[in-house]
Amino acid sequence: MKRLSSLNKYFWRHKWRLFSGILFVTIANLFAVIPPTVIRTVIDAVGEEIDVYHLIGGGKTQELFRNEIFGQVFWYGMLLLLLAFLRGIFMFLMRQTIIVMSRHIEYGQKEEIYNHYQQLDAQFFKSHATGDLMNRLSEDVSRVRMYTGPAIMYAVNLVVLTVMCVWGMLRVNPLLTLCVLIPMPILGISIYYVNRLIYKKSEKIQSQLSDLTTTAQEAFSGIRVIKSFVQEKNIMRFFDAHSEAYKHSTINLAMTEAIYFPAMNLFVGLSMLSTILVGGYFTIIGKATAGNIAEFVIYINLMMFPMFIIGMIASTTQRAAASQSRIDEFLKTEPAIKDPEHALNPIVLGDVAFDKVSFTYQHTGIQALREFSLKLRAGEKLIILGETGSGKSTVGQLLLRMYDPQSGSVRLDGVDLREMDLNHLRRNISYTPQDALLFSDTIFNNIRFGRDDASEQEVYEVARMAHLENEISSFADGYQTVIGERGVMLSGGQKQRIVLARALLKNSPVLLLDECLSAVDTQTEQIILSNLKKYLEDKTVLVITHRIFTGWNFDQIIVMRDGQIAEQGVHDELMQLNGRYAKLFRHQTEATPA
Ligand SMILES: Nc1ncnc2c1ncn2[C@@H]1O[C@H](COP(=O)(O)OP(=O)(O)OP(=O)(O)O)[C@@H](O)[C@H]1O
Repeated sequence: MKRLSSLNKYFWRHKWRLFSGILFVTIANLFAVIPPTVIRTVIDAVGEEIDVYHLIGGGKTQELFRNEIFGQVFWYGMLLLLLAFLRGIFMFLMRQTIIVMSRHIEYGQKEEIYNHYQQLDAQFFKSHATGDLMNRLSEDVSRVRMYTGPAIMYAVNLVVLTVMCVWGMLRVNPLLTLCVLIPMPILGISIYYVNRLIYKKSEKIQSQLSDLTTTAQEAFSGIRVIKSFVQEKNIMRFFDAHSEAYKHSTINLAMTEAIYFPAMNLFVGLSMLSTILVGGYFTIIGKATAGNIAEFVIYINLMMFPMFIIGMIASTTQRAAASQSRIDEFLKTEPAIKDPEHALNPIVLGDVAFDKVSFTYQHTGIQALREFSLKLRAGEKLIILGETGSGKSTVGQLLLRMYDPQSGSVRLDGVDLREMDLNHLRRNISYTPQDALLFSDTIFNNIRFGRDDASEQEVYEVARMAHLENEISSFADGYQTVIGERGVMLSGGQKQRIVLARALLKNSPVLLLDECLSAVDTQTEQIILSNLKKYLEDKTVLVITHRIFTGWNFDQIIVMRDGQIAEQGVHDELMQLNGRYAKLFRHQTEATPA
C-alpha cells in the first residue's frame, strides 16, 4: 500500500529480523502441517493391523501383535509431541523476530517524531492542539506498530499456512480437496466483512470512551469552579449523556459479537461435517482412507485461525495507513525558524537592536509590533511597560527568535538573528516566561534545568538570590521536594521565583524577564531586586512588566501602546513628560512607598 511505503526504510533497517521472521513462520507452519500426515499414517496403519489382529484370533502371537500396535502408536505419539515442541520453538522465534522488529520500528518512529517536534517553531505549536500532537506520538505510532508487528506476522502466517495446507490436501486427494475448500472463500469473505463491522464499532466505542475520559478529567481538574458555580447537576447530566452513548454502543457491539462467534463456530462445525461426509463417501468408494478424513479435518482446523483474522489484518492495515499518512504529513512540515546555511556563532556581549520591526501573528492576523525600534548597549537595563496586549512580550519572543519579523530586523551585537546559530543565540539569553512552567521533578532539578553542569553550590546561590532559601528549607525534603501532580503544590510567587533562579543559573549575557515577579509581594520583590543588583551589573537586562521596579535605575524606559513606543526615556524625562509612566509611577509609589 502506497501510504505505508514510508515504512520501507524501517523494514530495510531491520531486514534481518524481518527475513528471519518470515523464515521462522514458514518453518513453524511446516511443523504444523506434518502432524496431519503422521496422524493419517498411524490411523491407516493401525486400522490395517487391527484387522490382522482380529484375524489372528487369540494366543501368544495376538498378544505380541497387540504390543507391537501399542508400540507403534506410542512412537508416533512421541513424534507428534516432538513436532509440536519444534513448532512451539519456531513460533517463539517468529514472535521474537517480527514483534521485536515492530517494537524497534515503534521506537524509531517515536524518536523521529519527537525529534521533529523539537525542530518546529512556536507558530506550529500555537496552531496545533496539544492533544493532536500527543496522538501522533502515541496513538498513531501504536496503530502503525499493530501493522508492522501482528498484522504482518499473521498475514505471512495466513499465506504460508494456507499454501501448505492446500498443497498437503491436493497431494492426498484433489477432488476431496476441492469439495472441502468450496465453502472457504464464502467463509473468508463473510469473516472479513463482519470483522470490519466489529472494528468500526470498536473505533466508535474508543472515541466515545475518550470523550468520556476527557469530560471526567475536565470535571476533576475544574472541580473547584464547578462547585463554586453550583454546576454539579449540569456537569452530571453532561457526563450521563456521554456515558449513555458509550453504554449503548458497547451493548450493540456485544450483540454483534454474541451472534458472530457462535455463527462462526457453527460454520466451522459445518465445514468439519461436510469434510467427514464427503470424506466418508470417498472412503466407501475406495478413493480415500479413514486416515485421510482425520488428516483433512486437522487441515481445516489449522486453516480456521488464519481465516478468522483476515478481517483483523485488513482493518489493522487500513488504520495503520491512515495513521502513517498523518505522521508523514506532520514530518513533512518544515520549521519556519531554522538555522541559516552558514550560521554565525559570535561571542555575545549583549548589544540589542530592533530596527523598524513590524510583526503580525500569522494564524490570527493580529499585528503585535509596528515599526518598533530600540537600541540597547551591552550591560544596559531596559524596562518595557504598557497596557495588556500592547506588544511587550512579542518583543521578547522576537529577541529569542521564536518568530521572525515580517519587516525590519532584530540584531544582537550587530548580527541579524536570522544569520546566527539558533542554539547559540538562545544559549546567550536567559529567559523567564510569563507562564512559570515547572516540570514534575525536584526543586533542585527544576532550577538546574537552567544549566545542567552547574554545581550544587551554584544552585543554592541562585535560590538565595531569588529569595527561595527559607521556603525550600521549610519543606520536609528541601531541594529534593518533588513539584507537580503528586508533589508539593507551589504558590504562583514560588513558581515564578524558581523560574527566575533557573534563568539566573544559566548566566547568559542577556537576561529577558517577562513578568517574572508579578505574583510576588512588593517586599519580597524589593529583596530580590537588591540581591540581583551585583549579579546583573555587566548583563544586558530587558524587563517586561506591568509594575515598575522602583528599586532599580533603568538606562531606558519604554511605554508601549498598540505595538508602538508611546513614551521613551529615562525616569526623570518621563516624569517630566507627565504621561502614562508618570501616572503609573505616582500611583505605585503612593500605594507602596519605595
Ligand atoms: N501566540 C500568539 N498568537 C496570536 N496572537 C498573539 C500571540 N501572542 C500574542 N498575540 C497577540 O498579539 C498582541 C500583543 O501581545 P503581547 O503578548 O505581545 O502583549 P503584551 O503587551 O505582552 O500583553 P500582556 O501584558 O497581557 O502580557 C495581542 O493582541 C495578543 O492578542
